[in-house]
Amino acid sequence: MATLLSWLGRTDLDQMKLDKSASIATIALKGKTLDRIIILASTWEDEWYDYKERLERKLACVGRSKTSVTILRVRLVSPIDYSSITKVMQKHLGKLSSDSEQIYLNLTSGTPAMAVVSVLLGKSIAKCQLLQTSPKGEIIEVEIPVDFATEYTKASTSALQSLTSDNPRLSPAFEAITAKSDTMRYLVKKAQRLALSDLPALVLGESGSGKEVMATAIHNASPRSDKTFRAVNCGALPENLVDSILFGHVRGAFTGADKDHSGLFEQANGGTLFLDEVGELPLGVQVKLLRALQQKEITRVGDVKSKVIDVRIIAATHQDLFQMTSEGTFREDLFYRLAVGVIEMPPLRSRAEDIPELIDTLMSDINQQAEKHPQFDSKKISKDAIQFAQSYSWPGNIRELWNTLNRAVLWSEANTVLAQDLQSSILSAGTSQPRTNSFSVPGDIQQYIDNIKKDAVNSALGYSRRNKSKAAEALGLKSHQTLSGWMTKLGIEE
Ligand SMILES: Nc1ncnc2c1ncn2[C@@H]1O[C@H](COP(=O)(O)OP(=O)(O)OP(=O)(O)O)[C@@H](O)[C@H]1O
Repeated sequence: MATLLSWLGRTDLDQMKLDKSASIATIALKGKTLDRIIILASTWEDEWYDYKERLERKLACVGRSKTSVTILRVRLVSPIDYSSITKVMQKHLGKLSSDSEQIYLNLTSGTPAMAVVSVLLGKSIAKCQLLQTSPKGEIIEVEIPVDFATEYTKASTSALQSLTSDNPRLSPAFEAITAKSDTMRYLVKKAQRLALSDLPALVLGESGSGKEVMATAIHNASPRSDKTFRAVNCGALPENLVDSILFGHVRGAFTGADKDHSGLFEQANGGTLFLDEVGELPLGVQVKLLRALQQKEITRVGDVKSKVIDVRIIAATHQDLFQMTSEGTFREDLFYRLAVGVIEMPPLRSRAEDIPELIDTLMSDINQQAEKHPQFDSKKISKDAIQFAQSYSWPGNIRELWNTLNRAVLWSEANTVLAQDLQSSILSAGTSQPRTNSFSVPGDIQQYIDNIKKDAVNSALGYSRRNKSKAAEALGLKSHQTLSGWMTKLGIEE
């Protein structure tokens, strides 16, 4: 008896509805004749019946009506939960091993976690052949020239060596990340392992917690480090151009498209594409992104041909993607594609141990920049300022710390930044004003705020010798354009 065992993939269902063959149907119709097809599925139950019926009809059309098709409901903690996937597969492979002469295992349908477990379990069964299909409908017999038992022994020996040594070998790429606290040390080790795996990565964390820095380190520590790293903030993409920016366009695709243009996927081919604020992508673009990840192909806007691409995706967000999938604003299938290796950046307030070293690094950067300005002396920071920084909650995380230090260095009159300099440089509501029983502002509140803004902008422009980018940075503004907007409103000459 020849059996095909496969997970059910979203693409299998979608393509079947279009009367096309995705992976399972390709193997069933074009591969060796099968006695039975067993499909494991945990979601999309309302679509199973239709899928099975259509597949049986197609089998009959090619003279394979004897092939039986069964869709088995299985329970998983989630489609990326290795433990429950392994249990389900062990159970079914165990049964099939006793009554099949040949087992085919499909690696293309389902999540990457399902493929990984299939490889690990399938490799140990002699009569099991691993299969995958290409977007062009080819069936590929997968050979993995590795003896896992030998490799495991080698790997565990080196892992043991690295665990027992005081300084486990870490890629220099992670030196940019301050990791004194246990939480960060563990996270960096996890990130290093993820970097080597080439799997998609999802970096979660509050704004300013260092997600982009981590994504860059993962790329630099990965086998793709010598290839392109492209980063894009999905939240800043104009909705009508998202498609074109990500996937490119051909000349004439829309008004203003006067020449062919490659998108970020093509530009990052062979390397890594960092999708910052991925939760901001419109649903229509999410579908295209999912297709690009599943089929490893993209189509430029207005083109009829698709292009094969090899891009590692690292996505990041400060949003709760789980919540968004349940609200229907983020596609669940895309979430599971992206969330293969998840790294959660802790907020700065939960790693006070790292703050002294971080301040050290940031102060060196600030002093180095200030060296270029002859009237500016290099500054130190006092112990009580560091203690204050360790006790403050930093809602804007490392970015807020950086901006606050910049302001404190700018305003402090002495050569050492004191706790009160730091405290009065924090812009968050309610922290810089001492609490008193009565409170009043001189005159009109708006005028009062504008005067404070005007003072700050003028001082920053003076300090930066009217370099607007530098002044904006010192003020903690997003860009020099934001500063220009402020200057116009406040009546400050350019
Ligand atoms: N370990 C670090 N050492 C020094 N600076 C850091 C470190 N991590 C982050 N930073 C700095 O903090 C700022 C914020 O970092 P980053 O842009 O990576 O955060 P983010 O989480 O991606 O923010 P957002 O969600 O707003 O995009 C940057 O200026 C970055 O250079």
